[in-house]
Amino acid sequence: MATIYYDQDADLSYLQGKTVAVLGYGSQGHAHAQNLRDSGINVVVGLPETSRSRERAAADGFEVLSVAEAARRGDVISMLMPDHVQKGVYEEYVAPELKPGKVLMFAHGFNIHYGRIVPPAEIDVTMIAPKSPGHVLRDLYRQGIGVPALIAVHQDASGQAKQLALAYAKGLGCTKAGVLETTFKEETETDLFGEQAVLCGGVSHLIQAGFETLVEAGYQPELAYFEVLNELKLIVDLIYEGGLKFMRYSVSDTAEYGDYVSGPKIIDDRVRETMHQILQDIQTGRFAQQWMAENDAGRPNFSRMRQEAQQHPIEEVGERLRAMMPWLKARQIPS
Ligand SMILES: NC(=O)C1=CN([C@@H]2O[C@H](COP(=O)(O)OP(=O)(O)OC[C@H]3O[C@@H](n4cnc5c(N)ncnc54)[C@H](OP(=O)(O)O)[C@@H]3O)[C@@H](O)[C@H]2O)C=CC1
Ligand SMILES: CC[C@](O)(C(C)=O)C(=O)O
Repeated sequence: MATIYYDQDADLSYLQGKTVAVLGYGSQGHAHAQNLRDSGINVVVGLPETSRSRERAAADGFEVLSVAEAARRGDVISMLMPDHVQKGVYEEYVAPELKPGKVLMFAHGFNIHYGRIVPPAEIDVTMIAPKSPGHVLRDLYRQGIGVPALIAVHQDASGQAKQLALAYAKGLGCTKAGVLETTFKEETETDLFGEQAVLCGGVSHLIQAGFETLVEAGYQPELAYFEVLNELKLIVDLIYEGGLKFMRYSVSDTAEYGDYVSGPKIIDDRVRETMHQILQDIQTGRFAQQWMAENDAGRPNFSRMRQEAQQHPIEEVGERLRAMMPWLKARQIPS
């Protein structure tokens, strides 16, 4: 059985009188900074002088420092910039500020697990990895609801690393939903697998393939959007609230029968074999190597694929249809 911590297992006082330096103010950074502050914790934000996020963090009321100054001020230093820049930021600005008593925190184990960052033994190294996009972490905190997270301790120099990380998780609101104990290795490998095979890669390509199949067969694109994308959210809400069992109870028997007979044809042995292959590439470090090489080369493939994906017809149809649903918050990609 997994060890899972809840509100009663975490004590915010471990963070009292301490400063958390949130380095990066993107998806996770803005949510950590704001949730921790709303939980009564002292937060400063560290960003490069040229960062586009500086204005937003300052407008949100944070003291915005250089990365080095924030790392100097922080008792807890939270590495919330993109994974591919963390090694460089760590070596140039963070490592020189590490002293016994400091805590280096991560929201994902990539750089520690793959040996890209090797912190000195005399500091604590921990992780609270919310199992949620940062914008949802913030939204649900504001609603008094939490998202689950994973906790891992890589180094416990102080003897208090886990308690302090649990306090951080409580400050984020995650102990409301459950904080599961793991290792950097398990978090990194399962997170990469989940986002590639299911949550991002699997789902987005399933949606696009379903949309393309209907449109190529002559059906209206708007109808295809409602069918395979909009309704997916409503179906996933049922799964989230009551499991697959409740979704199958709520849909028609016709849909449930179709689920059982056609689902295995979509997710067939070849797809399962591909999933194993994807997992292997993660476990061996092949994917990590490939992704870092792509960054070192200036992201030629990533940029091309991002542009192609943004031009998929489902995006244009979706934008028009969502504009007619005023209750949807406008989630715009910052320019
Ligand atoms: N996205 C998510 O929801 C999740 C992310 N994680 C993990 O959280 C960490 C942060 O990811 P995420 O929030 O997606 O990151 P983002 O891409 O959203 O973070 C971008 C932020 O980092 C800043 N930044 C860029 N370069 C630097 C730098 N050199 N030094 C300091 N700040 C910099 C950006 O500034 P500017 O505006 O100038 O570009 C921006 O504020 C990663 O380890 C990720 O794996 C874990 C769980 C979920
Ligand atoms: C599913 C993507 C994710 O792993 C996440 C939001 O948890 C990420 O790294 O962004």
